[in-house]
Amino acid sequence: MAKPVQIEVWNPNGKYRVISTKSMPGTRWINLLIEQDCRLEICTEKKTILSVEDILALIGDRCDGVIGQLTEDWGETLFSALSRAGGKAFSNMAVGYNNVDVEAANKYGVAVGNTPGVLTETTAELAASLSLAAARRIVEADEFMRAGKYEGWLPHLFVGNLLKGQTVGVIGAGRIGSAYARMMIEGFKMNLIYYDLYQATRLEKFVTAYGQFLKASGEQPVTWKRAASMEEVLREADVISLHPILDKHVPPCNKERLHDERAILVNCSRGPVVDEVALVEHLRENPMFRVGLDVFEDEPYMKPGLADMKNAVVVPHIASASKWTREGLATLAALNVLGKIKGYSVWGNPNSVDAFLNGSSQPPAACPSIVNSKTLGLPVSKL
Ligand SMILES: NC(=O)c1ccc[n+]([C@@H]2O[C@H](COP(=O)([O-])OP(=O)(O)OC[C@H]3O[C@@H](n4cnc5c(N)ncnc54)[C@H](O)[C@@H]3O)[C@@H](O)[C@H]2O)c1
Ligand SMILES: O=C(O)[C@H](O)CO
Repeated sequence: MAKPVQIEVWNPNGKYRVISTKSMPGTRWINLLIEQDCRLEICTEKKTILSVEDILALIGDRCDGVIGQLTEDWGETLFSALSRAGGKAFSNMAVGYNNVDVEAANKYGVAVGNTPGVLTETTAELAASLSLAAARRIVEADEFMRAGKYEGWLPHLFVGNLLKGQTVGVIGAGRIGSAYARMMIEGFKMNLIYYDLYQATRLEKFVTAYGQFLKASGEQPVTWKRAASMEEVLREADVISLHPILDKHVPPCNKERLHDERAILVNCSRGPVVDEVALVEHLRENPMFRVGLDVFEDEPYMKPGLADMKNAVVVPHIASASKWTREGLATLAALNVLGKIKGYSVWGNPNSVDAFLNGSSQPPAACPSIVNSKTLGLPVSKL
């Protein structure tokens, strides 16, 4: 039998039993649930990653919906247990849902929510920060200062890369990839090369218009190019940022694809998009090649050798970690679950979720984003 897990209970007499596998930032999400007659149980176990057994124990015999985390393995076992307990709703507190077996959820008729839009700019800003940190060797220089090694200005000290006029490459030019591209183009006047399965028309139009503006101001215009392959981006760009979803069709940046000696590679998508063993070898052989990593292949671990690489900047999956965004993620995840429990329809445009995030008004009576809504035949909101 599964071991009981520690919980904190809100609104004990609520009609619907909703579980959150973690405490989440802010209180709005809690209030929204309890105002709508939910008994909310928040798991307070100290361990960071809950096992399937822990979550089974949380679900128990009766559960209407669960808010879960990207560190959890949501597959056949959990969806069948949730369905047996009467549950019809699950939401990740994340836009990426590669930890969720959506087919298993479909089989049990469980709606799967995610949280797009609210983290676009926050995540893009971290990718931009990592690009700058890597280009200008900020972490190395910071360590040098703290170690008391600075003896005075020197012509060769921590020389890095100028971004202006260079080419930024984006693989996966969706919400976050496009926001990042705009920051780098507008902020640093970089040219763009991107690869995506779909044409990023709005991004292309933005670069064209900005290029015309620069030209009219007597400056060198920026340009864009849609690449035919990921390899083309890796070959031609000076700074490459990875923003695709993680699925079996995304080829990893591996030994064959990593050949540039001086480029900068940033990964704020998911760890397995990069073959980390090949990356460590490439970093070792090419000291002028630099990376900025927010995510890792075997998270929370790094592959051997990565931590020793001076040409790597590494941070612990914090790309969406701004207060506004994390509170918004919690709100969207809670509203996905609440909306399904209450029988609401699904919001028509998951790219535009502001209406759910305004703390001073009631959110629309809809689920902000359900990824399997079509398969489950859920109605689309007319709001
Ligand atoms: N590090 C973090 O904290 C963090 C934060 C937010 C999102 N993410 C990750 O970023 C991903 C992207 O988020 P988003 O909101 O921009 O999603 P999105 O759906 O708007 O963008 C993803 C893009 O990837 C493209 N794509 C899909 N398969 C591809 C392939 N094989 N090759 C090239 N492009 C492909 C899609 O066409 C789409 O344009 C999420 O799925 C998540 O895994 C990470
Ligand atoms: O996919 C996501 O949303 C991130 O990885 C967590 O913010």
